[in-house]
Amino acid sequence: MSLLLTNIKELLQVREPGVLKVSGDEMKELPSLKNAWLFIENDTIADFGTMDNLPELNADKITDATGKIVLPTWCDSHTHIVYAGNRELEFADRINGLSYEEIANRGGGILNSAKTLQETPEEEVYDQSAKRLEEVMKLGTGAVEIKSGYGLTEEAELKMLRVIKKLDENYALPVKSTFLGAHAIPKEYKNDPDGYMDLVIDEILPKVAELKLAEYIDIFCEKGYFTVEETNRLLSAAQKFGLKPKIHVNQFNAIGGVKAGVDHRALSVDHLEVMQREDFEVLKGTETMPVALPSCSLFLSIPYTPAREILDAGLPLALATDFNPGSTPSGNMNLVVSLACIKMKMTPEEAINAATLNGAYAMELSSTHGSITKGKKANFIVTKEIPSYTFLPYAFGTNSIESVYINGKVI
Ligand SMILES: N=CN[C@@H](CCC(=O)O)C(=O)O
Ligand SMILES: [Zn+2]
Repeated sequence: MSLLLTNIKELLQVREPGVLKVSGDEMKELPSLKNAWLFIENDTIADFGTMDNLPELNADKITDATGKIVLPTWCDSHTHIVYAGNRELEFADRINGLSYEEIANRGGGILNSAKTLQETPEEEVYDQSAKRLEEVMKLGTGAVEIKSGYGLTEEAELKMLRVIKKLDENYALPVKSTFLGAHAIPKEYKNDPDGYMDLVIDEILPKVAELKLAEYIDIFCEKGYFTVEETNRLLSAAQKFGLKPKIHVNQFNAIGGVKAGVDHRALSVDHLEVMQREDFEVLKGTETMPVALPSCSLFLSIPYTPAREILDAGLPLALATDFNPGSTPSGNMNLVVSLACIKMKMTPEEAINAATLNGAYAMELSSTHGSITKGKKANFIVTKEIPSYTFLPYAFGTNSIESVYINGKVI
């Protein structure tokens, strides 16, 4: 099956193979072709060019894209899409003045979601999560990472990871799996955090590895959750099983988690709302991708990741949703891109680079996803007729997407 899109107003993020991420000033450039065509064979980008050089192609289907922009699908490298129930009552509590921390200290927060997940049958967790995954695919997401971390017992963590695996098997987009057993300390271990770390490291982690249920390891390195020492211990143990770190750091406090991640060659360090000078220095010259989650900042009214300082330091940056029931009940990457421009002062070019190619890098997918490149998967968004690509972040809250293609097929 082959498909030819013609008269594309602008084809964005056009790259040669081998560009796996962009950093610093490189992010200001968003290579594109105006008045372009794109040729898809089966699930792969076969070729592209400008209309003045359209070769004779034998396409099964031709789609005219006059007035429309085509860009790679969003690569959302940080989500907690697998969960059960919601936390809208905590939302109301926060409106009435309680902080995220106060709610967590009262047994709400992550522990609230863990209780619900433990009590919900696996099929039901799958159905609820699949619905969310379908929703974000329609919003343009074509690759996603999903974490466990609302189980907090061996049984419930494995249940979450099986659901993630099943989503990967049943949907055309790649779904990367991360083990986040160290997301919060369950109340039974309130006075024995070492005991919980022993359970995670000695019991659950080996099972996760044996069953090949995760590729990555995560921990919430934060005051009141897990220390830098615990982070180092977990990441070292996970390394023995070949699980690379993608970790939650610097959301509320900078306690040294960025260095712990970099020391363990983390694929990404995520959140970074609070950054200290040494965190920038530690990241320079490494392969670790900083990841910002602006819709979490919006929802919790916490600072936004200092994107300008990160980019001006020559570092790369990826954008992701953090879709979860507590701090970000939204998986809309279009909103993330808008917020990055409006609140973090990223240019549209920088934000689109961060939400496509760099997002793919933060899931080790950038050799197959994240750009319009010959040989990559045919995962792309066709917009409605819009004046320019800047209109995408500018018209925040407007759905500018007409169709989404995953592996060459409209979803
Ligand atoms: N910060 C840690 N974990 C999630 C929120 C978890 C929750 O509140 O349920 C996050 O990335 O924001
Ligand atoms: Zn998160």
